Amino acid sequence: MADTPLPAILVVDDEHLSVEAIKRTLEDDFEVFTATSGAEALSILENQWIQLVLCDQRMQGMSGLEVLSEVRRRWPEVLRVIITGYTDPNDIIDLVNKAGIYHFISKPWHPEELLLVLKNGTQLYKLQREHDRLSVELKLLGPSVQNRLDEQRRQLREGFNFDNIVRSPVSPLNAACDMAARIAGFDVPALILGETGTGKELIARAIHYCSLRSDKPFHAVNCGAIPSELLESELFGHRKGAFTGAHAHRIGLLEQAHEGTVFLDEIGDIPQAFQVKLLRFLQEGEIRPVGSNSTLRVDVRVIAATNRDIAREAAAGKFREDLYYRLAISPISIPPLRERICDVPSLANSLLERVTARHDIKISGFTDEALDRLCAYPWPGNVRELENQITRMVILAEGRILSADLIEPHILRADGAQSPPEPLIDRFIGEGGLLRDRVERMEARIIRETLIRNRGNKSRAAEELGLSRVGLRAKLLRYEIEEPVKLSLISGDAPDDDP
Ligand SMILES: Nc1ncnc2c1ncn2[C@@H]1O[C@H](COP(=O)(O)OP(=O)(O)OP(=O)(O)O)[C@@H](O)[C@H]1O
Repeated sequence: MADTPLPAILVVDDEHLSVEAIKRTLEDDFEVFTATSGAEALSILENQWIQLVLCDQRMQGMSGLEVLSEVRRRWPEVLRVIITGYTDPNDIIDLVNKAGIYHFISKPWHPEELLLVLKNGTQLYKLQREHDRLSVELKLLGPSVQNRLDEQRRQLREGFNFDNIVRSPVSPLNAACDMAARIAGFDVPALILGETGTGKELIARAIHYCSLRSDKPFHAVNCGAIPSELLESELFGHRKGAFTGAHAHRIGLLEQAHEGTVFLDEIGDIPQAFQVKLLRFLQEGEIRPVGSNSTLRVDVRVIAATNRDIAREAAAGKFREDLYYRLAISPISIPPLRERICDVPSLANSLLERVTARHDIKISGFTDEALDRLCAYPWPGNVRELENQITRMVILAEGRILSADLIEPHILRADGAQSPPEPLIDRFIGEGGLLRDRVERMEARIIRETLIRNRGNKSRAAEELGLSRVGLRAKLLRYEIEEPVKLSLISGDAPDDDP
């Protein structure tokens, strides 16, 4: 293996004997170049990679200071040391500073001193070069790392906005999304209510990525899945030795999410003692890590979610009322999927895209019968259950279209007529107003649903409703019904594209 090259040093003195004496002192530790004039020194510097110049101050022709000034001008990275006849440091310090000289050595010089100064000098040279290299690398790397981060954030923002929450134009979920989008702009806690799998976390992320905190971290914690004794340390952190097993300090999730958002799922499951601490954090913005005597200010927005009737639990004293009111400034209720079966076709197609992309499989859509069957089931596990069902169908599929026989038997057995009535319809009928207005609302509702069922195909919807296409079109205009998502594009049917 090649030896590491010795640092290269240039010794400049017009007295030949002095140059030789210095050379002998240094040659074990340095690669020594010598020059007996300023001009010779500069020409060596032009051709050799020198790290340090050691120059006598008093020389014929160019003085030592003049040589070192020129070196500084042309090779600023080269370290410069001067040997001077001055014995009083006060005489030389000013000169040295002005000329940017690294060190001076008084005559008569001592070999140990000379070696020490020059070794330190080359060490400094190495560190400075390393620093320069890292600075350049950082400059080159900086923008690309920054761009990558920006790109990731942009993708996250785009992936988690309200447009990507799949729902039909008439979905009751729209009201929840509208409320969530409004809340996103206000830096207040949020509470999301809904059964498991309805999309609470999806909404929480959309709130975060549509808020002013979108560039900062988002952390989700499932409070129900963490043993109560660990929850405090998970959120607030702990100090080393705070409890058995706390071998090191731990930064809690709230501190990690500083300036961002923490999503506390299953908030209804947290023990009462911890509810008090969470309330204190919401009131004062301070946390006290377990085992610490001091508090820490953190700026975090809390979005909580639960599938429990937390309002009732608060009223019954099972959940702290003060904490409930802190969180429930404007609760967002996500309806279960059985109350928005109109979302099932769009969700099924969107989830199919997600599943096929994840597994890199090509499947173009569902048969009409399969979609009808999926719409007839009440989905107690909500969107998550639908996603699982679609994954299963994709795994079992042999062709490019998913047919009804791939659906699990208990779902096939479900009869749409037996599933609970859509409360939305009740609401339309039950709302007050003149009979004419109520009938019109009902008519608009039926037209929307028929269009969705027929995946945007107006000819088929008109036929099913016993209307002409012109008649249907007039009603769409009258009730300002927007074009539903053209799901038929995905399932392979031709969409109705009349003008
Ligand atoms: N409207 C929707 N559009 C697209 N995907 C959805 C929608 N609703 C839910 N999902 C998907 O369904 C799955 C479950 O959603 P999410 O985890 O947000 O539900 P959750 O209510 O938080 O569930 P849990 O209470 O069990 O934690 C996720 O994969 C999510 O992306």
